[in-house]
Amino acid sequence: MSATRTPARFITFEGIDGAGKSSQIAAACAWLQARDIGLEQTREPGGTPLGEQLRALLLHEAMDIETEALLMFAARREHLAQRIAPAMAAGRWVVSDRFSDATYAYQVGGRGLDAVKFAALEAWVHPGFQPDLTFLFDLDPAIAAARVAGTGAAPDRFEREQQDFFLRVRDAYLERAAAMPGRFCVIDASRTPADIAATITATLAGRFFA
Ligand SMILES: Nc1ncnc2c1ncn2[C@@H]1O[C@H](COP(=O)(O)OP(=O)(O)OP(=O)(O)O)[C@@H](O)[C@H]1O
Ligand SMILES: Cc1cn([C@H]2C[C@H](O)[C@@H](COP(=O)(O)O)O2)c(=O)[nH]c1=O
Repeated sequence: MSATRTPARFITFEGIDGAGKSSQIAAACAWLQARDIGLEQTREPGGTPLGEQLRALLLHEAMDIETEALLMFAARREHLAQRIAPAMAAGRWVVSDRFSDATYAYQVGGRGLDAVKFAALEAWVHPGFQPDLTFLFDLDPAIAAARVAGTGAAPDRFEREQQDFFLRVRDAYLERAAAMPGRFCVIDASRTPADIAATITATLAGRFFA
């Protein structure tokens, strides 16, 4: 079947910092583009000029937990309005490095934001809209921290968090995946990059191009 007849899809990549999702996104996008689909690769927080300005604040400025959650959703609203919705309306697929599952994992799980407030923001900002497929890179935080340290880059405000924070974030991600098993593909991110890439392409092929 021609991939151009497949409706536009929204695919997200999630996981704790250092789990390896960014390394896999380019390869997944290249694989999808070889199926002759129009595609946009983007990220959160970010993806628009305003969203990138909010990202700089979020990653580097200390702030109240609820301010942090509200700014994540403000950036997301802009991302949806300016980028995701127009692309999908034009038939283009969108692949995003993170979306609202990250707010559930980091702000609710990691920071202790009230889950009811998260649900209200999610229902306000994207009512009835969720990714078609989410790859969750699941990894022991100790291994992820070693990977982040190995990059040699200066850690941002989230990457400087301790292991117990990332244990809570990981648990929240797994809880969300268990609640929506049809949407999530949980990946054992301790495997080799080649093995992970093979799982991703097999999942994309089975889900959208069978
Ligand atoms: N499967 C893997 N095995 C070993 N090392 C890996 C693997 N995947 C990625 N790495 C390495 O781990 C580091 C972090 O990878 P990457 O930037 O892809 O993670 P990330 O999940 O996108 O993190 P962040 O959310 O902080 O950007 C990089 O140095 C990368 O080369
Ligand atoms: C969307 C979103 C992101 N975060 C955190 C998670 C990461 O630590 C950074 C983004 O950095 P990345 O290297 O590009 O993954 O932001 C968050 O806490 N809540 C969110 O909703």
